[in-house]
Amino acid sequence: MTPHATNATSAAAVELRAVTKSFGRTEIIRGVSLAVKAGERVAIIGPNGAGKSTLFNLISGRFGPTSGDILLHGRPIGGLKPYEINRAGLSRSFQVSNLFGRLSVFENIRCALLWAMGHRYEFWKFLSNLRDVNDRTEQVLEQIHLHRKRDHLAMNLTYAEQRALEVGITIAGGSSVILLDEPTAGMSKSETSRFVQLIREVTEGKTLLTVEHDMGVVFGLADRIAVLVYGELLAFDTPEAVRANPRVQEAYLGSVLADAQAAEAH
Ligand SMILES: Nc1ncnc2c1ncn2[C@@H]1O[C@H](COP(=O)(O)OP(=O)(O)OP(=O)(O)O)[C@@H](O)[C@H]1O
Repeated sequence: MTPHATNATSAAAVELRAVTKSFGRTEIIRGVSLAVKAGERVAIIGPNGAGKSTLFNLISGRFGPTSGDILLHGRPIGGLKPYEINRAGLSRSFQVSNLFGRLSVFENIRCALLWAMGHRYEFWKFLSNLRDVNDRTEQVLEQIHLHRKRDHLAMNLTYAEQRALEVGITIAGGSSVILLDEPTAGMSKSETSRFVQLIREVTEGKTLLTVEHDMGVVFGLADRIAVLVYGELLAFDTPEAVRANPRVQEAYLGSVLADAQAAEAH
């Protein structure tokens, strides 16, 4: 039995224990503890500058924590490099600008797969697995509904298709924990609702963490919502409980929902 197996939260896919992060003298993340269960969809919300991206950067290894522990399936990952965390089973979406614009849709997914698989195979074994890679690439293209555009250059896709390709690249390697950073940013309402459905499908059975500003997406997608305010976790609960939480209403959600309702009314 591993030391973590005795811990009550050992089943967590991602766990933060009293994590802090300071830039210079400023503490941006201030003692965040939370455990995301395997298979759960969690949205991180909060006002601008609350530390949501910083938290994502800590979990995906772009930054190391100043103190505290970060665990992936019970294994400490705080301070590991992003590619090491990726190989431990966590994949984070990259921005559209990180797509290979002059490669086809097919090649973009295939590159992501080759990279993800490269470490597991000797080169000679790896060559004999190219057929598997192509098959898996086709499978991912079907999942993100871009199989009909497989030969198009990534740069010629619509914005929403580029974001779908980015999601395909993120899930291609088969990571069990997926981090999506503002997946629907910049999309129209109809594109957003189709995209939420796509996210649902491709993350089925996986653990999803997302930073999202669109409350429609958050409340429609998340099993639990983490509310971050000034670097502290104000709440981590079901959408219903978060919506009803007076502290969350006061600190954040009241104004956001009022803005959303005002926008709807126009
Ligand atoms: N590398 C860095 N060096 C110094 N300060 C940073 C760094 N990264 C983030 N910060 C600061 O940390 C605070 C939190 O930023 P962060 O981007 O994590 O917030 P956020 O909740 O994602 O905001 P937004 O919703 O606007 O994207 C901000 O005050 C920001 O200026």
